[in-house]
Amino acid sequence: MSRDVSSFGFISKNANENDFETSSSSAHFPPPRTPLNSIPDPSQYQKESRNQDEQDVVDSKDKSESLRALHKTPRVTNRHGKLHSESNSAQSTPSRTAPRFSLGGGAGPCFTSKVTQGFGGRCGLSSASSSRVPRRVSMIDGTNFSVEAPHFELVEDPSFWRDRNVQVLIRIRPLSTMERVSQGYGRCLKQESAQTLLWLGHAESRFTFDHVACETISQEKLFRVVGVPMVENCMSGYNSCMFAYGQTGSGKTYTMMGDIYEVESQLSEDCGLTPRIFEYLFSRIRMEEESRKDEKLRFSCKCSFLEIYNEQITDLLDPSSTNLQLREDLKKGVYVENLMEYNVRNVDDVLKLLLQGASNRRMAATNMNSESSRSHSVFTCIIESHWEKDSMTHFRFARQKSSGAEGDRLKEAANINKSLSTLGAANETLSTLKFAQRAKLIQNNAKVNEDASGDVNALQQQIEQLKGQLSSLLKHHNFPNSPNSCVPSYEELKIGDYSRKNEYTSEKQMRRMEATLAGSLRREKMAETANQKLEAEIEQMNRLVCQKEEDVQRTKMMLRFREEKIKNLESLTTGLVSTEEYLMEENQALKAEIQLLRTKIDRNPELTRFALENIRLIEQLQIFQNFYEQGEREILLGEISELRDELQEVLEGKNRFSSRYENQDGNTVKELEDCRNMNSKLMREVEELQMELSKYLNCSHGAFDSVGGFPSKDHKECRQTNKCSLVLFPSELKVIHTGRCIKEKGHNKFCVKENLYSDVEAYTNMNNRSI
Ligand SMILES: Nc1ncnc2c1ncn2[C@@H]1O[C@H](COP(=O)(O)OP(=O)(O)OP(=O)(O)O)[C@@H](O)[C@H]1O
Repeated sequence: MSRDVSSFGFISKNANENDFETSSSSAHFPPPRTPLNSIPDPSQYQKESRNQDEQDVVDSKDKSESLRALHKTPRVTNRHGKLHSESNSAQSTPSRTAPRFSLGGGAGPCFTSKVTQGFGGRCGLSSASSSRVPRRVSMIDGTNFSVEAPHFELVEDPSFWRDRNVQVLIRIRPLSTMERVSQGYGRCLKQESAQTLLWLGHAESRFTFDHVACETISQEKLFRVVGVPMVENCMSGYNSCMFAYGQTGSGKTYTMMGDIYEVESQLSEDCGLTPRIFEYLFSRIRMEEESRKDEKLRFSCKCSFLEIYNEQITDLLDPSSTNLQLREDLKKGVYVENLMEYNVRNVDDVLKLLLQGASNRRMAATNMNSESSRSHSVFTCIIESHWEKDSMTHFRFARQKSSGAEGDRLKEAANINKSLSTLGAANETLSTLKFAQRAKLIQNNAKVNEDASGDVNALQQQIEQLKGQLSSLLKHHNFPNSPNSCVPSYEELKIGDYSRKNEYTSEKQMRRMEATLAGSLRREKMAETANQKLEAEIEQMNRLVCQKEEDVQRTKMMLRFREEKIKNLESLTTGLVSTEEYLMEENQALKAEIQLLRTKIDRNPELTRFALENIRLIEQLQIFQNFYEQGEREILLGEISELRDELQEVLEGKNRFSSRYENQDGNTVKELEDCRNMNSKLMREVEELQMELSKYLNCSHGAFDSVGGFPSKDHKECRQTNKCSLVLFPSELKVIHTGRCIKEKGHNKFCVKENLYSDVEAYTNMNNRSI
């Protein structure tokens, strides 16, 4: 039986040559025959019904003639995938002149996913009504030899990527000429539908995936099924990752890259997903920019290309840059330090980078595929867009990754991959399929990367505009400068000139209004900052949740390792494997387990939780500092006293007015009514300011209470002594010292001056009294 399985999403292939005896000695080409390992060969089912003439043609050719013909066979796959040549042996691929490189890494599965960091995706597509097409497509090669392969159409679904699970697509590659020549038509897989596969080994296993792309699915069709939705996903600001996995020679490079040369400014029909994705991406970008000209929408794309080899990261676009380090940043997430990023404006730029990276890539030949590579490579494109709407600048970005896992999962995936490759033995395809199933367990929390930080600018602009309006109002109206001009004089009222009533507003009142307005804008800005902080906190919490989920996944992996161990032990006791084999496998499994445990320690969610608490504490201290040191308190108090004066003036004016003219006509009564309204409005404003103050006061205590459950006893104690507020910090947290810091009873005690509280309280009381 020969290799015939590859996957996009996952790329894998069948058991290797060692598993099944080859038929290189056969006199006739190609001699379909029952495989020696007793696995039923689906092609045999078709053999009976095969046209006798066709058989005759086959039988009449001798092997050497066929081989000669095959070496000349041009690739005839058409863009729509109706016909496929069987030109897929490494030796007979005439169109591939570019240096080969696998975007998919060594061996293993590939995922298509919607990501926040790393993986993600959807799981729903498997239920889509992929047609069970009973059609059979002829596979014709240059020797006129044909064999039928069942064809199952893939269904294009625009909602691909939109779910939380990793989306898995298995691609089965056609048998290569060499495989047919040497091994016949035996396959170890039987595809049952567009989602189901039967592994025909001992014992038969059935697998269901989101998609199973049969051998006759074209590059173009694959692109429409997975590439187009990926681009759309990125355009909406979601991160997306496509990860090709499979054993060597299973078709990862073919799927991800294919023939990456352009012919007359057109991509080759045989080109793989990556060039097609970028071609489509740039056309979408042009379209979007054109249709949203009025919002000044602009996109920018930058690409990087790295390789992981022997657990070391090298920049493929700057190969002198080796052993790069993975870092984690609260804002950026996980990233590779000092990795070069290049701006790209069209598909040509991308192809140049791909070729440059490819030529720098380490190649390691294996017995199976002389051109195969054993390293993992990750090509990343960061797409940023910004536009203006409602005088705010929006900034959106997404990462598009071709193959490989992202960030610290990258390490994890590499280790999983490593552990998979160590399983060795005869069942690589089975292992790959199992790995693909495990990948489905990964859950994501996808979100749009958007930043509307332009809000502050917009508010500042608004303030400037309002100020301008105010000053022009002041200029165009000749307001009287009397101190009590907010209250109309009797003479003025008597004249009955109500049109002048508005002009009673003095410049002073205008200034007050301006101050009040500035105050509310300032408070609004503060509320917005608080909002942003909360959002950041939510984001951090989400990160924590993700870490916990990852932790659970790792625990599940551990359980699987244990299950494998039990199976191995059973095989040992029943004599199915030798002690030596058992020990070797056990050794490898233990290594993988150790790696997993290390990751578990490195990515301990508890550590993150402490770090987050620490950051929160620092922020709260910052609020205190601002309040004390940057004059926030003074500003608030100033506003209160302004308002109090204003109120005082209004009240005085009102009293004068009512005592002198209490028996006057209805106009006076109305005016009094106006004064009352103004009065209550001002009182409301004062109340608001008081609330604002008490919020600050509550915040000063409550904030600390909320951090890590500090003992309320100490807190109470501090309130009683009215000297200082004592806050206990867990000793492992770093304490930021502000104010006076004392050591007591073996704890670090942090002291915040309580003056603020008493000062503000005094002012508030005073204010209440004056009102
Ligand atoms: N779907 C397919 N249709 C036709 N030919 C294919 C297909 N998939 C793979 N091939 C051919 O199979 C051979 C091996 O594929 P490829 O080089 O892509 O494997 P790979 O998984 O990248 O291997 P490695 O990991 O060793 O780099 C190539 O000659 C390729 O042209």
